[in-house]
Amino acid sequence: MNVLIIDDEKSIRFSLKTGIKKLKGIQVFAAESGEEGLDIIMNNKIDLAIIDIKLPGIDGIEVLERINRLKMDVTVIMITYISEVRLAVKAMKLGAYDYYTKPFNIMDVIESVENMRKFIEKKNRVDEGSETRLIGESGNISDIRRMIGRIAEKGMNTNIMITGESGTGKEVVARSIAESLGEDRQFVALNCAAIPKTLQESELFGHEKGAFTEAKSKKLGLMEKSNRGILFLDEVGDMDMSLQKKLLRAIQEKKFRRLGSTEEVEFDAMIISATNKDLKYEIKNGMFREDLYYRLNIIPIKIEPLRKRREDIPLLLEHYLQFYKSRIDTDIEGIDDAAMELLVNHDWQGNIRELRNTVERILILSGNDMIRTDDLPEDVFLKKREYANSELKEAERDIIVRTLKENNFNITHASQKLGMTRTTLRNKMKKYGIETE
Ligand SMILES: Nc1ncnc2c1ncn2[C@@H]1O[C@H](COP(=O)(O)OP(=O)(O)OP(=O)(O)O)[C@@H](O)[C@H]1O
Repeated sequence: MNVLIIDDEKSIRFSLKTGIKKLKGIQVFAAESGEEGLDIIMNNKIDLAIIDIKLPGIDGIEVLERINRLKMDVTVIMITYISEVRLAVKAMKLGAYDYYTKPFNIMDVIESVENMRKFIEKKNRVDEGSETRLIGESGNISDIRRMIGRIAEKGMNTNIMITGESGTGKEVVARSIAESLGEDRQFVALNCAAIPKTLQESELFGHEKGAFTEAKSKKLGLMEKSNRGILFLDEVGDMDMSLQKKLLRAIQEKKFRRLGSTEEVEFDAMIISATNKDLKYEIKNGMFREDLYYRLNIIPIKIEPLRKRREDIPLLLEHYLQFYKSRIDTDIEGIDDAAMELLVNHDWQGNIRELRNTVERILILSGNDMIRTDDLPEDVFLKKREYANSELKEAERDIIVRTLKENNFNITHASQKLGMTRTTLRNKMKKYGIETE
């Protein structure tokens, strides 16, 4: 398992790195800024990232948002001061798994990383197999489904632009369109946010041997590979401006040249682009070409955030419950009414990605036979809590008492579930006056 620590405080990086390295089979990477951390994430298979919320340059929340956008499967734990707990809660809503408050006990962190390893190993096994089915019966999803049907019926070779917040299912919609058009259509995807701007051009257009220093051999670009198929430009708002110009020309002229080549290659593909940016705003700010926007946006598809189509929430919960039940050894059969009410009323800022992660996490961690309110991530679902120090303590006490009860006051089991050492748990029990029964 690969762990990345992003913290600008050298002493924290050092103590975490030294501590975690002691665990067998774990490789530790460290970065002092968000930018450096993201670079490591893009070039290595990072399983767990421990990220300080306050960082110079882009902060921890933004790093998490970018990890989401890049669709990197990284489990994230935030580090925060008690005074910044509100930010930690925001991070949890964006899909962070947990947070540590400073100052923390390094032994607790190491033990929790060991527990995380088990969680991640299970999760990696579970995540095999992708899902493209578009779930939902809301007006918005039904309209989208109808539109996909019409596109398939006419076999249209038009360009489609899908917009919606992060995690709303833009890629799912793109793949559904591709599926509805039949299997003989190639589906080729470029995630513009995942590829450095300098490499986007050769990814898209391909190159001849020797076109630039690193071009050791000829390479076909994604445009060529998608010919007569579908080119999916994910996060198109992150495309380099000069590349936008080249792409526009290729679309208009239906041909292009590989880098370093004089030969013209035909280009005839449906382009589906997706973005969570407001491209009209980007156009106003000179970050996106208006002419390209109109070329790509022939058929606009807008996916509403989940909080605006709450009727889809129970369907999605049921879908992911069944999806994970077939992959995880769990006793959970359903969701009780109180938990369902909280889940339906939650604002799901991370949209379906957050919902899916929440279900997966509960099924891995819960020993209940139904999903109950106490299975839901505390900080996300317990409303109106003031994160003042005293209330945080009260919440911690509640969690400890509940976990102890669930584990028949077995200190070893309860401490494992809580992700803390037995000694820490005993100390906390003493501090809060919790008696063993
Ligand atoms: N309608 C849906 N039915 C079933 N699963 C969905 C649906 N929409 C999204 N998902 C699931 O939610 C997760 C996020 O979806 P997807 O990657 O398509 O979102 P996105 O809008 O492209 O996000 P981003 O902007 O961050 O790239 C995926 O795991 C996907 O399978």
